[in-house]
Amino acid sequence: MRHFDLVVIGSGSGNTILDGRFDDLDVAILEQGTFGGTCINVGCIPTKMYVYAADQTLAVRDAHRFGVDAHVDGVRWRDIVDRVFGRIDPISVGGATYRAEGTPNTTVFTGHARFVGPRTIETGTGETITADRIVIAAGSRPVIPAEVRDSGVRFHTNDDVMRLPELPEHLVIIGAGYIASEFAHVFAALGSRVTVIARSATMLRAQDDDVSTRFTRLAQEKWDVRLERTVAAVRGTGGAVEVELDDGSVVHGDALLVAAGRAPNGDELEVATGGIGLHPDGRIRVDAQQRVLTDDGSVLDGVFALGDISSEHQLKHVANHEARVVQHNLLHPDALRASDHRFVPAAVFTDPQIATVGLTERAAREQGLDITVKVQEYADVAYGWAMEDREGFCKVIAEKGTGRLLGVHVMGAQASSIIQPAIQALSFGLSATDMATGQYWIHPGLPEVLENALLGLEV
Ligand SMILES: Cc1cc2nc3c(=O)[nH]c(=O)nc-3n(C[C@H](O)[C@H](O)[C@H](O)COP(=O)(O)OP(=O)(O)OC[C@H]3O[C@@H](n4cnc5c(N)ncnc54)[C@H](O)[C@@H]3O)c2cc1C
Ligand SMILES: NC(=O)c1ccc[n+]([C@@H]2O[C@H](COP(=O)([O-])OP(=O)(O)OC[C@H]3O[C@@H](n4cnc5c(N)ncnc54)[C@H](O)[C@@H]3O)[C@@H](O)[C@H]2O)c1
Repeated sequence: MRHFDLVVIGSGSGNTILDGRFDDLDVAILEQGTFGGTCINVGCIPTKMYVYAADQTLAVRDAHRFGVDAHVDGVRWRDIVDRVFGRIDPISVGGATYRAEGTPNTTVFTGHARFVGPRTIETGTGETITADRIVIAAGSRPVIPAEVRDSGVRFHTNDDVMRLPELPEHLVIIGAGYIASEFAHVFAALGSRVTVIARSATMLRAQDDDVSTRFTRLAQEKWDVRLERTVAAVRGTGGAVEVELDDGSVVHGDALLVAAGRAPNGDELEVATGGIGLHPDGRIRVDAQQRVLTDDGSVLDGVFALGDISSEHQLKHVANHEARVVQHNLLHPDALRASDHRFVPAAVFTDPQIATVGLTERAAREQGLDITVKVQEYADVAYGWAMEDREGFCKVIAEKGTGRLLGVHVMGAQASSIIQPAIQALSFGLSATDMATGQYWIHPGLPEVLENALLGLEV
């Protein structure tokens, strides 16, 4: 049985760990799918390339409001697909080739890996290997509700919906979270009719209540949003899909997208056989240093996990951060670092964009904090006038008395950029007042919406 110094399972964030400092180790990297993982192949990167195309069509359709007459002559779906994957597919191929041929100390095993014992892995190629140290970075997969899975009806997930041969006439989406909101925007802006089936009373219900309520209202103006509905049955033949809801209504479409959350891959990796502990939701248990824990909470020496397979935050910037921590801890076993999950931001690249960091107002109140809240509309700052904005806002939550910043939520153009100074302020402990008054804010830049929200707090 071949033995390695280090095994990395998963070629997404795990692959980024292996730089020149590991050249003197005998390393194996195990991958069952497309090299490079979710973000580059079927996640963050291609979705945002579609979102950008979608945003362009909306800008053209909106131009008349600024005295510019323009219209969308057509959407070349095939060309959009080719632009995105013409750029992305070679990156994956390049990454795989580099690992197979450019790093002589690394062996790539292509197959479905699974633990067959402590530090012992069947690589899915017929070869079983052992290792001194293991990094588990095997990510997550789409959850497929039983009604869909058992129906036998053809459905799509983020894995393949971006490569549909044609733009669907009517896309039905099950789920109302991140993926549903981003793809609803993409397909609707490019010309599909979109129906969103949401179990809850709002879309994006984990967001601050103001965000989810206002976003849902806007979504209902653009898409057919069925709130508080569950799927009773799914039927379909050929290209037609019929989704029956719990109230007896039936939605007809020609493509079905499932966006009902993602499950960590620890089960399929049979990690329990490797002595690895799991949370009830299937995530691998890790400590602050990303060291894997057994079911009784003791550290499994030399075994680390990171990213979607172990994290509460299924976000690429979190997986990247954890990968850097694991990299450091592999290189410096006597000076371990901890991951910093204090203020994890996130953005939903839908229409309008949404970004969030820190506590929601509801969470702050549930914690019994004495808070002050300010909502600043884009429409009331100079750049918002230029944009004739009617929907954007920035909401800031701080602690009364101390001015401690607790949470910031932005819905509107460039929300993912507007929020960045707030992430910095939270991370470095800057109070809302210091943040507002201790620096210049470029006038009349859009971030003035954040400045004015901060200034408007009654600290
Ligand atoms: C549609 C979509 C859009 C997203 N957009 C964003 C975004 O805009 N911003 C953001 O921050 N996050 C986004 N995310 C989340 C982000 O993609 C993930 O959090 C991140 O990619 C997780 O990285 P990872 O390294 O943990 O897993 P992955 O990148 O998924 O890598 C895991 C790898 O392990 C392999 N693997 C799994 N099981 C096995 C096995 N048994 N044997 C061998 N190999 C195995 C998989 O094939 C995969 O290549 C998005 C996700 C999706 C689905
Ligand atoms: N921009 C980004 O950062 C980005 C984009 C896409 C995905 N992601 C990450 O990927 C994760 C997965 O995305 P997602 O949208 O699948 O998950 P999500 O958790 O955001 O939303 C899941 C949705 O599916 C619904 N749902 C769950 N089970 C269901 C069922 N059985 N039937 C019907 N509806 C059901 C939920 O109510 C919710 O509306 C996100 O949580 C996020 O962490 C991030």
